[in-house]
Amino acid sequence: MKKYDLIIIGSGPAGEKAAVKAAYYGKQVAVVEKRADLGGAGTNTGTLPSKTLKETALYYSGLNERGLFGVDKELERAANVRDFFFRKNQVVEQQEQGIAANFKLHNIDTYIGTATVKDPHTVVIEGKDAAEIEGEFILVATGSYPFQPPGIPFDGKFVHDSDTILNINRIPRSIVIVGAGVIGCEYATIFAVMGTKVKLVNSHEEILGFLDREICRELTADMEKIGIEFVFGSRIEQVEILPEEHTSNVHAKLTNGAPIEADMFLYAAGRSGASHNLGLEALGVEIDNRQNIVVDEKYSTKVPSIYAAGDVIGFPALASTSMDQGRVAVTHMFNFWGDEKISEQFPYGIYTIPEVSVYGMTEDEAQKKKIDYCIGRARYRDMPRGRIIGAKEGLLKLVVDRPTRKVLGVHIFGKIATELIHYGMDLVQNEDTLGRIVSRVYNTPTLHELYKYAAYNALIEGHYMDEPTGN
Ligand SMILES: Cc1cc2nc3c(=O)[nH]c(=O)nc-3n(C[C@H](O)[C@H](O)[C@H](O)COP(=O)(O)OP(=O)(O)OC[C@H]3O[C@@H](n4cnc5c(N)ncnc54)[C@H](O)[C@@H]3O)c2cc1C
Ligand SMILES: NC(=O)c1ccc[n+]([C@@H]2O[C@H](COP(=O)([O-])OP(=O)(O)OC[C@H]3O[C@@H](n4cnc5c(N)ncnc54)[C@H](O)[C@@H]3O)[C@@H](O)[C@H]2O)c1
Repeated sequence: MKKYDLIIIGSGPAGEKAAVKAAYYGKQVAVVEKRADLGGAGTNTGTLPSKTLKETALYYSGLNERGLFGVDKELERAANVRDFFFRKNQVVEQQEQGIAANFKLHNIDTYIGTATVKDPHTVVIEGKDAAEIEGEFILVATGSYPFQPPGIPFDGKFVHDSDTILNINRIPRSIVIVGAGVIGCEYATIFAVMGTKVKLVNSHEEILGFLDREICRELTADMEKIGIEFVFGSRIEQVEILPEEHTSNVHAKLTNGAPIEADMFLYAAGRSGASHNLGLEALGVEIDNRQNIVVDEKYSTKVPSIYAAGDVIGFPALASTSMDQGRVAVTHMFNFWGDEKISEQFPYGIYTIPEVSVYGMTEDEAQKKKIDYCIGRARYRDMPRGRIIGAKEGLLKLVVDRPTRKVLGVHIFGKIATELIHYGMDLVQNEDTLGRIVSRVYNTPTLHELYKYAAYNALIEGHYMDEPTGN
């Protein structure tokens, strides 16, 4: 039986980064992946495909150019479904090749097949590269899968989850999306700018409950502007695929009693941890009622040789945090230097059109915690760079601790928000003050000037002009 220092089950962001880190430090590593392609949801069905489709949708809709020149290019560029998926397929393939090359470079053995854990050190692989292998440690990085409630006839043709939506063979005329979480909102904006009539059904009265409410309102209003219709406070009760003679393909009934019909249906209301059928519970690994593996702060399970990282351990279930969890798990297994824990706060990047990105305290949290705060705002349209790129919408908002003038939170809605946030993240982490932000010279014209003008605005809003000292 072949022996390894570490066997990793799953080649998504958590598995890949853990494998490479362990191998980099000289450990013998094997990665088992049940799909023919490496990369997990991060590469194949989640992060990269949806982000590439967003760029494709922007290109074909001509939305960027519309803001720039007031010209509607939509008709000139009418896309078919092959065009829609062309870039996505290219990017996914390049990423898969990149991961395979990374594994090869680090002498990591890859087994294609489905893994089960036979005992605390043995993994059985069934499928193409069937084998039984032994490891000092096992890292379970099996990710998550779309939650499919009973009673919804998922057929991968008219009724989809976030995996099968990537296999559609035509762009729908209309779509009902259930769940205004990150997946639902991202796909709603992608389809809406591609010209699909979108209805977004959400059980709560608002979208993306963790966002600063003001940012949430701006995003909601903008989504309405591109034609998305919201149905709040309602759930899907029944979904039926209609016979061919109907003009719509899917009929759904809502808990509020209203019937809706559409060409396609996308259910995007949560994901579950892929912890089943691995044989873990029989070995004493604890699994919670949401199918997430329970781990300690070192990512170790109750079985000392078995660790778990990424979506399979639940919140926050992001590619960004999964990668770092994988690295941290490996650090603890082998007592490597550095990466002892992932940072407690992390940014959220929501790739709607336009994007949203946030870091740190929201205004609502500041109120709840009874913090003496003030707000600084700067709008894209008021910045020279914002005017140049034709950004009509967009807001950067700072939440500031009034007595100390330190930035507590940064909330951005607008173009490249997911890039701009990292400077704000540094401001919060370094406990930077308004005085220090305005004293820096920034390139002009840039969107980074939003920070400077939001800080000036906070100085006014916080009535600091009456208190000239401080920084
Ligand atoms: C539509 C969508 C968009 C997203 N967008 C973003 C984003 O913009 N930013 C972000 O940070 N996150 C995003 N995410 C979340 C991100 O994709 C996940 O958090 C991330 O992929 C989790 O990584 P992972 O390694 O834990 O698991 P995964 O990427 O799910 O990989 C797990 C791998 O394990 C394999 N596997 C499972 N069971 C077995 C077994 N028994 N044997 C062998 N192999 C097995 C699977 O085939 C899979 O390849 C998005 C998710 C979705 C669905
Ligand atoms: N940009 C990103 O970082 C990104 C993008 C996509 C996905 N993800 C990851 O994927 C995870 C799953 O995303 P998600 O959007 O599927 O789930 P989610 O949990 O974020 O949101 C689900 C939404 O569906 C609603 N809902 C639940 N059941 C419903 C029902 N029966 N009828 C109507 N509405 C219902 C909820 O109120 C909620 O708003 C996220 O938590 C995130 O970790 C991240």
